[in-house]
Amino acid sequence: MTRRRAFDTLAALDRQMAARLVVSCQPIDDGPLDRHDIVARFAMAAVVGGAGAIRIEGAERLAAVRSQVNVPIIGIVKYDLDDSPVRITPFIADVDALIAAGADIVAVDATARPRPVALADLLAAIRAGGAWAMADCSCEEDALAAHALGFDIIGTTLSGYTGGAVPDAADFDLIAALAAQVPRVMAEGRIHTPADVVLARAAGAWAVTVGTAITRTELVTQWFAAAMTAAPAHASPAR
Ligand SMILES: CC(=O)N[C@H](C=O)[C@@H](O)[C@H](O)[C@H](O)COP(=O)(O)O
Repeated sequence: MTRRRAFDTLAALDRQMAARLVVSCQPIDDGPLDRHDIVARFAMAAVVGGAGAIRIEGAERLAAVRSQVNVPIIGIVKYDLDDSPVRITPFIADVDALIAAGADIVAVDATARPRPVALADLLAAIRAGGAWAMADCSCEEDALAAHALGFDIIGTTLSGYTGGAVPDAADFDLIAALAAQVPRVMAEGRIHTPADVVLARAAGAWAVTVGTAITRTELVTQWFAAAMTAAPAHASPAR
C-alpha cells in the first residue's frame, strides 16, 4: 500500500523538521499516562509548544495521534523478544501497520545484533509503504552502515543502550561524528535540558528528539524529588 503523504519529498521533510524539536510521547509502560487519549493530548501540547514532529510507539496509538496533529509522526513498535535484543520495530507487519496508521517516518533498530528480520528487508517495507526510514543506531559503525543501506534519518537513539551501564549524558561525540558524514542526524537519547539541545545542535544535529524530559512525568518528578534532599536543608528562621 502506498499512501500519499504530506511530507512526500525530502525537501518537504527538511523544511518541516530541520533544526526542529521532535517530542517523543512515550509514557512509562502501564503508568497513569499510558493511554491513547492522553498521549494524543501530549502530542497536541507538544505541537502547541513548538515541536516540529512527534515520535509515537504503537500503531493503534499512532492512529489516535494522527487524527489530532498535522506534523510528521515517527512511528515505532517496541518488543521484548526472548531470542533477540532488538526492541524497536523488528517486524515487517508492524512497519505496515504504522504506515497504515499514518506514520510519515518509521524508525527501526539498526544495530548489528541478532535480529528476526534483516535490516534491508525492513527498509524495503518502509520504502514500499511510501514512508521515510529512520535508523535507530548505537555507534558510528551501525549508523554508517544504515546510511549506506539508504536510511533517510540516522538517529543516535540506541547509544548507551546495548550493554553496560547507561551513561548520564547524551552522546554528543557520536552526534558530531555522524553529522560530519551524513546529512540528517537525529540527536536522540538522554537529551534532558534546553542546554543539551544547544549542544546537540552545535554538534551538527539536523533535528533533536526529547522524550523523557517532556512526557515521562514520573521520572521528571523523581529528578526534582531527589533534589529536595540532595543539599542540607536551609536553617529555619528563628521565631
Ligand atoms: C533506548 C530506547 O528504547 N529509546 C526509546 C526509543 O524510542 C525511548 O524509550 C526514548 O524515550 C526515546 O528515544 C527518547 O529518548 P529520551 O527519553 O532519553 O529523551
